[in-house]
Formats: sequence, C-alpha cells, structure tokens
Amino acid sequence: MSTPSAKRAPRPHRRPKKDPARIVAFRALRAVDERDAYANLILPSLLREAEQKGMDRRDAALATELVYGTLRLQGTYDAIIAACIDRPLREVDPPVLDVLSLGAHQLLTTRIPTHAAVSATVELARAVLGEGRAKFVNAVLRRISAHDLDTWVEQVAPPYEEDAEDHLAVVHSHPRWVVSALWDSLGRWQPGACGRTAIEELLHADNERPEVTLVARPGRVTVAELRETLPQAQAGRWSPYAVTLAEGGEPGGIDAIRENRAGVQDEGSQLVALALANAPVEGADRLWLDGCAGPGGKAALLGALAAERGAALVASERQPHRARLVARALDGNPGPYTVITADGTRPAWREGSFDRVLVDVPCSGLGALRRRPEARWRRRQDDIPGFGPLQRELLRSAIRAARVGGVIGYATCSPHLAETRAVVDDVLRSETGVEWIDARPLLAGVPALGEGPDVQLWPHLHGTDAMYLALLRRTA
Ligand SMILES: C[S@@+](CC[C@H](N)C(=O)[O-])C[C@H]1O[C@@H](n2cnc3c(N)ncnc32)[C@H](O)[C@@H]1O
Repeated sequence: MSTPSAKRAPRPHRRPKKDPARIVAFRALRAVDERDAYANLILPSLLREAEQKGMDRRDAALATELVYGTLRLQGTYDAIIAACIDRPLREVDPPVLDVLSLGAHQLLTTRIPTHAAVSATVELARAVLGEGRAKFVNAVLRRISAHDLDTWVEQVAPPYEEDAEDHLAVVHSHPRWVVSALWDSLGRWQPGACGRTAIEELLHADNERPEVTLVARPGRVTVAELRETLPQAQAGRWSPYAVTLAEGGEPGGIDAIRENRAGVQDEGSQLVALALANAPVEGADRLWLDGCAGPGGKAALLGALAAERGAALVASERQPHRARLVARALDGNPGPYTVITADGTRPAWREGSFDRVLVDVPCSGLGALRRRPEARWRRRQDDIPGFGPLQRELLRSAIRAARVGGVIGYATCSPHLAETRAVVDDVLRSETGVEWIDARPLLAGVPALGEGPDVQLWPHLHGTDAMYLALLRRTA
C-alpha cells in the first residue's frame, strides 16, 4: 500500500480513446450547423469515409442514431442543458453545445448506460474540444444524468394550461412558430380532431424515424417481385406501387433500385403522382408535364404511368444539377420522355400543350420534418411569405400549360396554409377558365382527407409526409 506522503509519478499524457461513431456524429452536427449541410447527405459521406478506415456497421448505426436523434430532439435538449448551466445558452460555443446535446441524447433517450454515456461523451469532448472544456462537459452531463427525460421535461416546459404552444414546443422539440402553423392547418383540415391529442400525435410522428418506402415503378417491376427479393418488405398502405421496409432496411443494395426499376419514395409523394395520373381528362391523353421535377421522384412514377397509357412525359427543372438527377431517375423509362432545364415561370412550351401538368412547387418543407430533422431549426417564420410569389407564378403558368379539358396538380410538401389553400384560392380568384376537381376519390381508400376538394395528408394519420394536393381542370 502506498503511504499518503509518497510522491505520485506524474500521469503520462493520455490520448483520448478513439470512438469513431461519436466522432462521426459530432462532425455531422458541426457540418449541419456551420455549413448548413443536410444530415441525410453529409452523414452518408462521413460514414463512407469512416468505413474505409475500418468503422464497423454497429458503429455506423450508432452514429446515425446519434445524429438524427440529437437533431430531432434538439429543442428539448437545449431547454434541459440551459437549466444545467449558469449562463445563457447562446453564450456556449456551438461545438461545446453539440457535444452536450449528443451526451444528453445518449443519457435521456437511448439505452446506453449512464456511466458509459457520460464517459464516452467526455472522451469525445477531450478529443474534439480539449481537456479544459471536457471538464465543463463532464460537470453538465452529471447534472443532466440526475433525472430521466420525463422528469426533466416536467421541470423545463411551461405548463400546458399557461402556454400550450410553448409547452408543446419544448416537450416535442419543434420551434413554437412551427407548432402554431401545424396546429392552424390541422384545425382547417381536421376540425373534429385538432385538439391537444391530435397535435401531440402529429408532433410525435414528426420525431419518429420514418420507415423506408419504395415505389415499384409500373411496367418495370411489380410489388410482388420486389417482395420476393426483400423478405422484410410489406405492401404499402395506400399506393398499389408501394413497398415498405422494416426499420433499418437498407435500400442502397437492392438490385431493382440500382437498376432504376424501383426507387425510394414516400407514399404521400406516390399518391400525388397517382391522383394526377388518374384524374379524368376529356379527349386525348398524350402529353404530360412535370414542371418542377427535381430530383425526379414523382417524374419517374409519372413517366412509368404515362408509358403504360402511350403518353409521353416532359420533366422540367430550373436547376441544372437537379435536372441531371431527374434524367438519372427517368433513365430506362419504358416510354418516351424528355428532361429539360427551364424556368417554369418562363415556359419553354406553348400555352395549352399538355393533357396533365404537375407543379410540385418549392416550399418550406414543413411536411417532411421526419426526414429532414434539421429543417425545423433552419427555417424561419419569415421564410414562409417568401415562397408565395413563386408558388403562385408556377401555378398560373401550370394552368396555362394545360389544354382546355386538361388537369393540373398543385402539390407542396408543406401543410402550411399560406403555401397550400391560400395559394390556390388566390390564383383561382384571378384566373378564369379553371375549376377545382375533387381530389379525394382519386386517393382511393385513404381516410381522413377532409372536406375537399383539395387534400392534405398527415404523418400521424396516414404515415406519409404531410403532402398537399389541389387538382384543377382548365375549362376555357
Ligand atoms: C419540391 S421540389 C420538387 C420535387 C419533385 N417533384 C420530386 O418529387 O422529386 C421543387 C423543385 O422545383 C424546382 N424549382 C424552383 N423554382 C423553379 C422554377 N422557377 N421553375 C422550375 N423549377 C423550379 C426546385 O429546384 C426543386 O427541384
């Protein structure tokens, strides 16, 4: 036994342990914060790099869970971290905050044991922030680990009765203005089911990892053929072309996807393309337009459906790099198609040329928060009015592109009322010779679509992104 007076040899400098999963997760969060990177694009490239250096699949899965989980619950974690430090959150360096959030996620939401979550995060802090800041991280994580998530939320969220939107914003990790906009829209579409339970179910669904949904492109592969090669696959709920993969399903290695016969496509997006394709048109049905086609999910389904009917598709996109993605998505389409790079508000086609026209306009993306976990923190309330003029112009131009008797679909991946009904109402007030079509019968079997004629899908009700669709017919 050593005597208390014995002089200890100085501890050799200890290198932080290598922990590829947490390093990758930290780098992804930094890229999202510093460079406005999209998690779903930056993470795969960081994982590929780490896998080349020997990272295994388990670590890759952990890194993925850490990045998506932390980004989704960022608002809740921020409120908890703020309660554990004695200065305003905005005065904490962003890289330190990222490490703290990663630690909070492990402690409060994963099954990683407390001691492992703290020690691994402190090791990460040593590696990426240095010894001094690692001590701060250690102290804050120990405070966080004093309670579980429910207890923390009770402490840091204002009571629902005092301020319902603030309460929901903290509990369900959404900016307050997003809670407010989603609730307004839910009230418009589901007037009988827009109370506290409904909004909580919607916000909760936004924080769930969506299952991977594939589309079996008609004429190229069938749902049955896809399911034969994918034992874990289930038929989709609404679209006859949809197949869902159980959690963790990896679409990259599927032959049909590599060969473009199938694609990854949310069922809401499939339903929009199907409704447009199945809307009745009088007379010829030969030429279809997708006026905002990039990256090409709906265009590829429309192209395949058009081919089955002997029609051709023109897929138009303003951004050249996105037009290239459209060309890739349509490659091998069984019928005729053309991909063009064009501004839909200055059409490269003659008025009245098309039998069917889709404009899936640029929008806030508030309907795809399940997939783009960082989007809710990046978007600002002030962004919303900025989309309006282009959305209106694209819809006007789509109406002109359709021939008399032809149909037009206006779609957004946002349920924000300012991007959906308000746009269509405005345009219809000033455009003559166009009428609503009831879109609901064209989404056969899909419940809870509201009172029509347009439809709004919801993650908590339909398991899809919150896509909006209005169908119109040109009458004169
Ligand atoms: C919501 S995305 C379309 C998604 C696509 N329909 C799909 O399913 O893959 C909107 C697209 O419109 C394009 N866009 C924006 N402004 C445009 C314009 N003035 N004319 C044509 N396309 C435009 C954007 O670059 C973006 O690719």
